[in-house]
Amino acid sequence: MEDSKTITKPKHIVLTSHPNSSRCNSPAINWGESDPLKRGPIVGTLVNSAHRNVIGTHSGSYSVYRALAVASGTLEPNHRPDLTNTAPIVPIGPHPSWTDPNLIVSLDPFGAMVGEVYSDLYQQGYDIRPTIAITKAHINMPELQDAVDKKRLAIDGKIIKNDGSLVVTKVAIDPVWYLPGIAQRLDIQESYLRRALFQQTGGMFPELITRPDLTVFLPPIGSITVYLIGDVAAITEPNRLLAVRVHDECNGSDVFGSDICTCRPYLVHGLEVCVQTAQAGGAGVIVYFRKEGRALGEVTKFLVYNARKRQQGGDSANAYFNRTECVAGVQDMRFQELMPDVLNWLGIKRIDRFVSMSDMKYNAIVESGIEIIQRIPIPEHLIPADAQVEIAAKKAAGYYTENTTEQDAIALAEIQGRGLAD
Ligand SMILES: Nc1nc2c(ncn2[C@@H]2O[C@H](COP(=O)(O)OP(=O)(O)OP(=O)(O)O)[C@@H](O)[C@H]2O)c(=O)[nH]1
Ligand SMILES: [Zn+2]
Repeated sequence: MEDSKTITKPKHIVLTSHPNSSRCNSPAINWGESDPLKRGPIVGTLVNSAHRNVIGTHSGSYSVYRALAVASGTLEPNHRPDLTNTAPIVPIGPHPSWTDPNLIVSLDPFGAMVGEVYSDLYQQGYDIRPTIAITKAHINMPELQDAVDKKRLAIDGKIIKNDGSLVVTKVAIDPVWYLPGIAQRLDIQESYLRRALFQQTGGMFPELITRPDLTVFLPPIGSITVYLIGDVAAITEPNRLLAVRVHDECNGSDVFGSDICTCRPYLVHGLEVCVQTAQAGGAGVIVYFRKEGRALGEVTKFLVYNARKRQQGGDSANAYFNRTECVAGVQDMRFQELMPDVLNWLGIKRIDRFVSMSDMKYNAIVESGIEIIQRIPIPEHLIPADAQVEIAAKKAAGYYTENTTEQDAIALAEIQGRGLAD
């Protein structure tokens, strides 16, 4: 570990709760402006408080680890990133959707191109950081290998390599919230939104209350990852097919293969549909949100699993959502209303194959002006035995299904999961 004595220690604390007009030299933000210079850069720097034009700082939830690194003396608080060679591997946008101040409100459309469009300001000393990064990778998943072995997917040397790995373009997106737009999307007053954000974070960001002039907030929440399969240009070309799966994090299933839900099997099915669509000349998009446990968190989710499996009569489909509500007070906190921003950022106007049964996702996307042609449910054979409870409860709650036979309350109660002792 670096000697903490070599790190510069700040001598006094600069409060950010009120503007210091004599020193303030921050660029204005005009959300929705098509010219990035007129729109203005997002400056969440902690190096020069006079340059700041947002509430909060960069890197989402990782800003807290940065604080630990500074506190422990391993990170110089004045470190300014060296962005040499970090530019996007492929360009995305600009698209017409970028200039509608109400269509994209939870990310910075120019977040990947700050090095290009704000280079002069960067040279002048403004600490302007990308909130979006675009790179390439080969991914290997056993289910995709199996699909190749069983000839459901073909090796083409371009999208699927000879060793069965999948070539993807991947995009990481940190949240950037335009507060007036977020309030409008959720149909609440901006002042209520600011007050709740301030109070419910234990007063973490006083500027939410004291600085109505600051309209952009960098919230300390999880990011979004997008996996693009096939030709990126095909995503916006009207005569080429597009497949999309929007997926919310479920670490237990996505990474560790837990069989209580359908998350990983549906995610992989989404990838398979994306590859097939890309190989037919279109493109595929997987959007992965860090909204673990329906944005209630994994602790809540595991508490719910116990409550489900210990309830009288066992884990049953008729009580599935109710158990979550008992623990969390709500069934869901994902706010799918904000989700379509990323699809609009990609310039998507039409989704030919939407790999999801969620009515909340479907409604949010369609309401944002994107057409959905076909909805693709998870194939029956991919549903793990213990996840029958989840899928039956979702269908009863209005999730999309091709099976039109309705389950009555008694039939739902009979769909049971494994006990905790098994
Ligand atoms: N709180 C809670 N969260 C759960 C439970 N089961 C699954 N989840 C979470 O629910 C979310 C499921 O997200 P998705 O896989 O995108 O699925 P979906 O929104 O139900 O809809 P589909 O697109 O049809 O799959 C993930 O964030 C899971 O972690 C549960 O019993 N309680
Ligand atoms: Zn899951």
